[in-house]
Amino acid sequence: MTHYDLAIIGTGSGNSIIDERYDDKRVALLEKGTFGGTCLNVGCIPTKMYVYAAEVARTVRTASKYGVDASIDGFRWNEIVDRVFGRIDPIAAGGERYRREGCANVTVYDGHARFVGERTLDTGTGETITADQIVVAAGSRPDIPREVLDGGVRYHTSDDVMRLPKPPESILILGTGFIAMEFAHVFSALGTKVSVIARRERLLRHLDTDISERFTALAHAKWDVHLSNPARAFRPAGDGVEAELSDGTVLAADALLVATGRIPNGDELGVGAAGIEVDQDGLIVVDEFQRTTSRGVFALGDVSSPYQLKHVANHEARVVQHNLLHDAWSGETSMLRRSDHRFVPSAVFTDPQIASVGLTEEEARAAGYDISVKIQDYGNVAYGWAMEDTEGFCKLIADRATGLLLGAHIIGAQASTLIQPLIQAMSFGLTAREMAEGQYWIHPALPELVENALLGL
Ligand SMILES: Cc1cc2nc3c(=O)[nH]c(=O)nc-3n(C[C@H](O)[C@H](O)[C@H](O)COP(=O)(O)OP(=O)(O)OC[C@H]3O[C@@H](n4cnc5c(N)ncnc54)[C@H](O)[C@@H]3O)c2cc1C
Ligand SMILES: NC(=O)c1ccc[n+]([C@@H]2O[C@H](COP(=O)([O-])OP(=O)(O)OC[C@H]3O[C@@H](n4cnc5c(N)ncnc54)[C@H](O)[C@@H]3O)[C@@H](O)[C@H]2O)c1
Repeated sequence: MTHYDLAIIGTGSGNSIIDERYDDKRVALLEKGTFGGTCLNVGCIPTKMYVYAAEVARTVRTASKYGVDASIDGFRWNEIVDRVFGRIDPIAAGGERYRREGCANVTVYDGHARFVGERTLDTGTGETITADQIVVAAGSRPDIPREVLDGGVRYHTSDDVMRLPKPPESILILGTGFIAMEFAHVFSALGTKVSVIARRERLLRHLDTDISERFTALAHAKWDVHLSNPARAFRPAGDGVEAELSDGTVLAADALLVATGRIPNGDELGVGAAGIEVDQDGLIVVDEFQRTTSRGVFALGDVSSPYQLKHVANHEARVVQHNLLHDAWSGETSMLRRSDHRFVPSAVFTDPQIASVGLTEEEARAAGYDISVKIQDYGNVAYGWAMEDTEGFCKLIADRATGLLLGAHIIGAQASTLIQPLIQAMSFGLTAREMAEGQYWIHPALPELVENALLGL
């Protein structure tokens, strides 16, 4: 049985751990799927490349409000697909080649890895290995609801919908979270009729209620949205699919996209054999140093994180990368790094874009804070006038006792960029007043939205 200093399950964020500090260590890298993981191959990066194409189409469609007449002559789907995967696929292949041929200390196993004992792995290739330390960075996979499976229909997930041979004329989207709302934007902007099936009364319900309500109203105006109307059955219909909703409505479309959450992959890893604890949500339990309950085993990213975000997985990978080199189970923790999950931001790249960090108003009130809240419309700052924006706003929530920001939520153009100084202020403990008054804000740039929201607080 081959013994390694380190074994890493998963080549998404896990692959980034191996740098020159590991040159003198024997490393096993285990991957059952495409090298590079979700973000690169089927997640953040390809989706945002499609979103960019969608933004261009949207800009053309809305040009007339600025006195510019323009129209879309057509979409070259194959070229859109090729632009995305012509860039991504070579990166994945190059990364794999580098690990296999360019790193003498790394052995790549391409099989489904599973624990068969403490720090012992069946690699899924016919070989069992042991390692002093193991990192579980095995990610998550789409969760498919029972009613879809029972219906025996052909369905897509984010794993394959971007590589369809041609765009569907119509698509049913089941789910109302990140993936559903990003693809609703992409497909509708590229000319597909989009129907969204929602179990509850609002889309993107995890967000602050004001943001979620505004987004739901805007979505209603441009997509076929069915709120508070869960699907009770699916069935094949010709080359497409039919969904029967709870109120009896029947929706038919060429394709079905299922975007109802992702399950952490810990259940497929035989973690029990290694004494690795998993919580009620299926997440591998880790402490602030990313250590699991099994000596020598760390976990990071979607397999152990409730956030399921790439910047969180990257942060945790850097923590693990450091702690692997510092005898993390010695009982002495002063040399170890801790993960910082205080202010985890996120953005939904839909239309309009949405970004948020910290507490929603509801969460802040429930936590007992005495809060100050300010909503600043894009339409009331100079650049917002230039954009003729009537939709977007920035909502800030601060603690009256300390003047510190508790939450920031933006819906509108460039929200994912505009929020960054607010993340910085929260991370470094700047009060809203210091942030507003202690620096220049370029006039008449869009960040005046944030400045005015802060002054309003
Ligand atoms: C459509 C989509 C869009 C997204 N967009 C964004 C975004 O814009 N911003 C953002 O922050 N996040 C986004 N995410 C989330 C982000 O992609 C994930 O949080 C992140 O990629 C998780 O990284 P990871 O390293 O934990 O897992 P992964 O990158 O999924 O890596 C896990 C790897 O482990 C392998 N593996 C699993 N089990 C085994 C096993 N038993 N044996 C061997 N190998 C195994 C898998 O094949 C995979 O390659 C998106 C996700 C999706 C699906
Ligand atoms: N921009 C980004 O950062 C980005 C983009 C895409 C994905 N992601 C990550 O990937 C994760 C997974 O994305 P997701 O959109 O699949 O999950 P999600 O948790 O964001 O949303 C899942 C949605 O499906 C709904 N749902 C669950 N079961 C259902 C059912 N049976 N019928 C109808 N609706 C049902 C839920 O109510 C929820 O609205 C996200 O949590 C996110 O962290 C991030």
